[in-house]
Amino acid sequence: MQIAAKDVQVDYSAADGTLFRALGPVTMTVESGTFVALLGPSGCGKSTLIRALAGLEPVSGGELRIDGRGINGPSVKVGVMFQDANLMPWRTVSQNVALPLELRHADLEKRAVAVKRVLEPLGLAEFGDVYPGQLSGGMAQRVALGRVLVQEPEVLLLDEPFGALDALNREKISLDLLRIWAQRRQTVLMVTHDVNEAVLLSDRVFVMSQRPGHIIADIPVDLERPRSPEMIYEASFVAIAREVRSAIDTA
Ligand SMILES: Nc1ncnc2c1ncn2[C@@H]1O[C@H](COP(=O)(O)OP(=O)(O)OP(=O)(O)O)[C@@H](O)[C@H]1O
Repeated sequence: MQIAAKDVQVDYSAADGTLFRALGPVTMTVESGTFVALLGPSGCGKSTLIRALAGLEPVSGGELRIDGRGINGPSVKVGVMFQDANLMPWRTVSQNVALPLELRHADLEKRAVAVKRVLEPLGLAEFGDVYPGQLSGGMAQRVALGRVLVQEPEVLLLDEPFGALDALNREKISLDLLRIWAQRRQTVLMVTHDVNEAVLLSDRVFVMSQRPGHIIADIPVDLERPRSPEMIYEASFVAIAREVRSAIDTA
């Protein structure tokens, strides 16, 4: 499913009634089945764009389309994940992951199969009966990712999903995400502040300007897949990362 934005703007009204432009105009296309990273200065509107694509925020101008259709609200085809895992502490890992299916009234057997299929590749197979309070931050984010993947979305909107994790955990979970993505080839738009993470994971990197953000650079990442962490030392990787950094410097 392709993601497309044309001249998209989002305005908020300030307390004094004046309009405050948080985003745009943004024009971009994320082709079906590709992985795109989105970087930009703090407050430039990255989360606003993610929320609008997720159907959680109306746009004030322009057009957003997913798979050629306008966005009227959240869709099961579009999974969204934020920096905070937001798990329900009174539900086990399996019950947290199963929640979207429960809300759709999927039958119990289907739920169990779907949850198992998601827990395994996330390294959570042994943790189904554990409660969130017993999980590390990295494990909690894995559960949150599982809760998104269990709906088998065709689009993944990831807003700094690993931003609060330490470097080692962050690398591990992002490589697991890459492996999962390689099998299902969802269309991914992922916000990150980490240039190496952006280049390691994605097919293209979009860089946004200061608020109100628009896309100032669209940098292709022509590195072979599967990717491995050692690639960050290769000359071709370093050159792309440098290009991304210099785009950020001009933002
Ligand atoms: N609901 C809201 N009402 C008013 N202003 C908002 C609202 N949400 C965000 N903003 C403002 O809109 C601008 C863009 O915010 P947004 O969170 O999209 O930026 P961001 O690029 O994701 O930032 P960061 O990298 O720090 O997470 C900011 O100035 C923010 O303060």
